[in-house]
Amino acid sequence: MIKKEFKAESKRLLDLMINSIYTHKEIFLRELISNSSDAIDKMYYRALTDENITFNKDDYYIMITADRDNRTLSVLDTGIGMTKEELEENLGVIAKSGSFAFKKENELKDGFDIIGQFGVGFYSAFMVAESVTVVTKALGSDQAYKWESEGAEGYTVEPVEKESVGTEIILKIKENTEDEFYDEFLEEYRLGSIIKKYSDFIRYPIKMEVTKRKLKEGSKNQYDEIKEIKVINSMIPIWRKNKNELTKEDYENFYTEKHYGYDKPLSYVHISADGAVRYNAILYIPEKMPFDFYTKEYEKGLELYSNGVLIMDKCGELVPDYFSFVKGMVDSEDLSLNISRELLQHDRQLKIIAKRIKEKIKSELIFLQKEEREKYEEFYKSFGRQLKYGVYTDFGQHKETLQDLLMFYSSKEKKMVTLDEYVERMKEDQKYIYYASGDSIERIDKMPQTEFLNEEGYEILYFTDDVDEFAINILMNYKEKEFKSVSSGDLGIESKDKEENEGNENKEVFEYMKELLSEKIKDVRPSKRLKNHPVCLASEGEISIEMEKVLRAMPTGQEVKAEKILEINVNHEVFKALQDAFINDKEKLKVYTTVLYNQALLIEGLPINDPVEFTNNICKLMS
Ligand SMILES: Nc1ncnc2c1ncn2[C@@H]1O[C@H](COP(=O)(O)OP(=O)(O)OP(=O)(O)O)[C@@H](O)[C@H]1O
Repeated sequence: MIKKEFKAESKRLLDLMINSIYTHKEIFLRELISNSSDAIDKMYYRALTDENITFNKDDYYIMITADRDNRTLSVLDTGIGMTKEELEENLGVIAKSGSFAFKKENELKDGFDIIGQFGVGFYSAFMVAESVTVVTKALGSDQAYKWESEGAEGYTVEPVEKESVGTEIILKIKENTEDEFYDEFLEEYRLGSIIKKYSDFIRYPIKMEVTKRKLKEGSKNQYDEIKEIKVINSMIPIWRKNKNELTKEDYENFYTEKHYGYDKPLSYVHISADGAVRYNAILYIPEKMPFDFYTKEYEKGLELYSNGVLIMDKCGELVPDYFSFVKGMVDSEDLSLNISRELLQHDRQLKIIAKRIKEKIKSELIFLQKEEREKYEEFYKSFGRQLKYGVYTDFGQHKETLQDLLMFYSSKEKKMVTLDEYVERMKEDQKYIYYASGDSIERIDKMPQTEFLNEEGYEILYFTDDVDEFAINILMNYKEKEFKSVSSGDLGIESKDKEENEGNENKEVFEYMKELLSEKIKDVRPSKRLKNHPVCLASEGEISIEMEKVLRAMPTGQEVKAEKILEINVNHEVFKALQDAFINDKEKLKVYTTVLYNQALLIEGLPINDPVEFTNNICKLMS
């Protein structure tokens, strides 16, 4: 027997193949099973085109057998097999794909899932095997052949006995090393899970002998171990089934089986696209937030399949960051895969699919918001924040997509409302969308700044998330209505003459108070918005008081300050005391001013500069 040598470059190529293409050793099994599936597909095609051949589906399967004692793992199929020439061409020439050629020759398109295209997958067996033996008998041939190789050194081919048509690949699994545990590829449980993971939707049964425990007859706690042949894969992927045949339970079961989450999905979308790019997708909107959702560890992405074979666990490119909560899968036969089948080139098809998925998720969310509000609110509790971050990031690029999905608590409705609903019921003369920021609904309810607007019947949106004001700042307006904080200097509502006159009359008092607080505030003014409270803070300019608080709380502790205005309720008893002190006792006015200023800070939830002085002042006033 003559040992034939690989050409020098081939040797290097093979070495490269074995050691650098794939990041996970376990995918060798995916590659071998895919080859077997291709071989059966070819048989099926022959049967379609040659009336002398019958294709009885039950006769076609893939069998995986592990022999721990001899350290062998065998992948057997009842596919089309290989002639001696094909063996030499396909397995002796790296990057020669018989499957690709077959597909081209026969101009196979729809209905055939031939997976092989690069002519390299087979060699991945050498990642886990010290030698590989292929025994094969081609359809229509009397003679079977055995191909054997230990890797880069070369291979041998010789005739052997084999009864039936098909191929068996036998791997002699490597011994364990310090770093690598190869025994796992001989373990029934591990093999089963690799098959499930990558090859669950191969169209032909993948059989394996499994051990089952069964209660011994007459015993309550003693078991017999029984071996039986089991089909490991589910074969028909749910996403290829007709939507009308599937029930809600089917989709929910798939969600659980695939470990997309421990909860039940809130909603799902099934896409079967037959346009420029053909693909199927099942997308889920989860009900609950995964525990690690807002951590660095959380990885977004959908499972990506090519012809039913898993290519990627989490393909991040398929979902935008702001929809990172979406779970599910995409299967397409039109993707340009790269050679390792693990990574994709940033291809056009993927971009088209991603765009479509984005639109589908949005329309599903809008549907929930309109038709199933309770569900949407549930969703929004978990992921609303993510949407608001989405508005804010990338310089507001995605605000058009996201603005209709936003919701805020409403002072009038006492529940979450959309911006559209707010704008729809705005008063005729209302220029702005009013909002109030605070830690909680309860706190905002008590904010003095909201008194006037509430009394005048204006609706206020409550911003209780850190990100709210930042997002709104980027959004700027909704349906041409600008956003306005209840604390902003000018609320855009026609002022009342009486108050303005009173303001002018008392100009001197305010000037004096402003002087006293000159470092801390920009102005002291009579308030148009206070009804029952004596005092509050308002702000002017880009930075609001709430933003100042958020920025202050950041680890970098940014010292950004809002331009604050101290507003005094001139109709309040306290103001009389101020007027009185201005005329009779300037020292007292000083104490009053600092106390009122500190009170305004406390109402806003801002720290006061000198708490000791504050309490001393209160005591002074009491005694
Ligand atoms: N079990 C098998 N039965 C019949 N032919 C096979 C079998 N395994 C491999 N072959 C032949 O060997 C060729 C090379 O296989 P290999 O896995 O290296 O590449 P491929 O499957 O064509 O492409 P890819 O690298 O994309 O997997 C196949 O195209 C096929 O013609």
